[in-house]
Amino acid sequence: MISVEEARAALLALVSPLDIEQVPLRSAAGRVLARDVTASRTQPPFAASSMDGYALRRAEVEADAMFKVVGEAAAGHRFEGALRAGQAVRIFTGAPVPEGADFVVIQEDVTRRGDLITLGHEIGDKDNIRPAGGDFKEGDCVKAPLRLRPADIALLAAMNIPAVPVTRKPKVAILATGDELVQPGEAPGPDQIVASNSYGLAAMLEGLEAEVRLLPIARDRVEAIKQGFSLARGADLVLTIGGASVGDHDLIAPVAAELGMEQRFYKVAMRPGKPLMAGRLGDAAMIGLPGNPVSAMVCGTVFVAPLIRKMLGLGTDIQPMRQAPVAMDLPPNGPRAHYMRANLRDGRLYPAQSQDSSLLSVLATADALLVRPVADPARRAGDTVEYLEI
Ligand SMILES: Nc1nc2c(c(=O)[nH]1)N[C@H]1C(S)=C(S)[C@@H](COP(=O)(O)OP(=O)(O)OC[C@H]3O[C@@H](n4cnc5c(N)ncnc54)[C@H](O)[C@@H]3O)O[C@H]1N2
Ligand code: MOO
Repeated sequence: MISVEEARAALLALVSPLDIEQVPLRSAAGRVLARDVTASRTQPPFAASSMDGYALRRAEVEADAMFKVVGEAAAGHRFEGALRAGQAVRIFTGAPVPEGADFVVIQEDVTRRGDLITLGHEIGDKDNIRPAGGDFKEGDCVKAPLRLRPADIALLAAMNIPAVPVTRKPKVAILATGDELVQPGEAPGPDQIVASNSYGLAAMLEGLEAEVRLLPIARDRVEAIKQGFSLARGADLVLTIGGASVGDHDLIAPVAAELGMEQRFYKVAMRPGKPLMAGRLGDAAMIGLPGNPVSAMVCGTVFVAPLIRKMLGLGTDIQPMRQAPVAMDLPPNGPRAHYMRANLRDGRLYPAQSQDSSLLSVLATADALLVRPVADPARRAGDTVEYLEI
């Protein structure tokens, strides 16, 4: 058995960042920017008023000063001409500040009669002008790699970038195996259950912007599993679920070997998730996940998610471990790292009562995996432990 860290390193070595494609900005949210992009304009392109009011000269601002209104500047319509002494231009938010003006008095601080305005007594120092290039300048960069959030999309739009280079979505095929499984919505026989972790993993990986194909369930027969693998062709990553252990019906390893899989490891010193296997199968990376629903989901978080990140060019940083005091005493941990389902309440970690790897109801209500290293000594309530957010 290898350690979690060794397994993760071996897994990451199986994949490289994928190629780059150009997508319209409207399809770019959530995708990973693959190359730096450069603003092709300056924003704002001119000094602009940030308020509705009157543009004039700062040097002339004093209580009760009067100005003649000589024209108007609105957003999209500049005032042509230059402002002279004693003059003001009616101005609106977003409009270019007229030549000769360097101050905008908000309309609330002005009394207007016909063409004349009189300033009030409480005009501060703020000029209410946004300088040209105050947001960004032509040539400024949005740096890659970057998972594009809505605010990034808005910034790129403002930079007049209609399409962006992003990393192609990793194609993932998920093959659930087992005679006992039916799809959600089907009627299970008396000895059957409903496939669940395949759906959970698909949701997890789609959340990371992978393109997931959920293949039909393969029965526990060599031919059916071979057919499942053939349906996975074209994927960058093939995930099998179940059939990974040592039972007579656990066929994934022998079938994958027969199909030419180059196995890199089998079995990891972790709980849940021990019978994890990985290797290369043709052009694809392959991971054989254990069938127990929580085991498969925990392996998804600890191993598959970082792999997807690497394929997307996001680097191999893993989610940082956080620290919190544990709320109760814990016995010493054994020879496998334990990823315990837990809840963080009032800054303390409460491990779930049962840590059985079949309990999805426990996983679904957990918000943390309390990580106990191999051979971690007994812990007392209040001791600091490490955890991952889930
Ligand atoms: N003698 C031993 N038995 C087992 C060992 C061992 O070391 N020696 N390891 C145990 C551990 S740990 C795990 S984890 C499981 C892994 O088993 P498999 O990967 O072979 O998975 P299956 O036997 O096919 O299924 C296990 C369990 O999970 C259910 N399952 C499977 N697929 C799904 C799915 N897509 N959705 C929902 N549930 C699924 C399946 O019905 C079983 O209940 O092996 C232990 N045994
Ligand atoms: O490793 Mo198994 O995944 O403990 O249930």
